[in-house]
Amino acid sequence: MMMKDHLSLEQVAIEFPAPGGPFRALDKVNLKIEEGEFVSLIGHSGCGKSTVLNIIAGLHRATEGGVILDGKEVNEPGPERAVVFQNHSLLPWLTAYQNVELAVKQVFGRKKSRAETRQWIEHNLELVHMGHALDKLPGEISGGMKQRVGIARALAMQPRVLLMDEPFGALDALTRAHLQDSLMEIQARLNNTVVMITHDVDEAVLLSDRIVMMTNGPAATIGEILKVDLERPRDRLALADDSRYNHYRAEVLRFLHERHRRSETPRVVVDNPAPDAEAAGKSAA
Ligand SMILES: Nc1ncnc2c1ncn2[C@@H]1O[C@H](COP(=O)(O)OP(=O)(O)OP(=O)(O)O)[C@@H](O)[C@H]1O
Repeated sequence: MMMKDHLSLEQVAIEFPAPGGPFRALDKVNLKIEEGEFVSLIGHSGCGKSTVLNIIAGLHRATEGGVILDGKEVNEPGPERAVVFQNHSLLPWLTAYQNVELAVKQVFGRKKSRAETRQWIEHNLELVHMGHALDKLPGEISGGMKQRVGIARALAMQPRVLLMDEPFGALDALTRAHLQDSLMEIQARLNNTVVMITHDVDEAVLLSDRIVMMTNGPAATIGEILKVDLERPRDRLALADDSRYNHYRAEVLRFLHERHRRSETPRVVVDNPAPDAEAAGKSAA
C-alpha cells in the first residue's frame, strides 16, 4: 500500500482561560499521520485527548503551532474532517435516511443528482448494516444502531479524515465488538484515515496501526507511540491467544499504570470479550 504523510500536528499547544491565569492543556504535541492510517489516542481522563481531536476538527484553535492536512493549515471545521462523537448526535425528528441526507446535501449540494444522492445515502447505510432501517427514527432504534447511523453519516461525507471521540464508549461489550469489526471491515474497503480516542486498551490494540499514548496534563503531550504490527484482517478471537497481541496490550497498560499513574483511579477499560477475559484480568483500574 502506498502511503504518504497527509495529516500533521506541529508543535501544538493550547491554553484555556482560567481564573488563575491561562491553563495550558497541551504542549508541544507533534504527530504525523499517513493516509489510510488508523491511529488511536489513549491516556488518562482529562489529559487532553478530546482537545487534540477538536483541534484537528477545527473546533478549537491551537494557541501555538497548528495542524496541516494535505499541505493546508486547518483553522476551521470542514467536511473533509468528519467527526463521530460518543453520543451519536442524530437529529431525533429525522429518520436514519434523513439524518445522512442532511450531511450529504451539505457536502455535495447539487453535485449529485437526486438519484445519485439517494443511492449514496443507501450505500453508506448499507455499509454499516443499517440498510433495513432507513425509515426509523433515532428513538426507534438501539444505541448501537444509532452509532452506526452516525458512522454512516460521517462516511457519507467522504471525509479525508474520520475523527472519532470514543465512538463505542457508551455501548455494551458485545455491541462494541460488532461495531469494531464493522469499522475494521469498512476501513479495509475505503482506506480512511482514522483518529480515534478510546479508553479501551483492547480496542486500541485491535483497531490501530499506531497507539499514541498521552501523558497527564497540564501541558500534556505525547508520551510514547506504539506501532501495532499485526497483519490485517484481524480476528479478535485468534488474537486473544496471540503473544504479540498480549505484548502490545501489556505495553499500553504499563504506560498507563506505571509511567503516568495519577493519584485517582484512571478511567481505563480493559474489557476483553474473548474467552480468556477472566485470565487476562477484567479491570485495569
Ligand atoms: N473549553 C475549555 N475551557 C477550559 N478548559 C478546558 C476546555 N476544554 C478542555 N479543557 C481542559 O483541558 C484538559 C483536557 O481536556 P480534554 O477534554 O481534552 O481531556 P480528555 O483526555 O479528552 O478527557 P476524557 O478522557 O475525560 O474525555 C482538561 O483539564 C480540561 O479541563
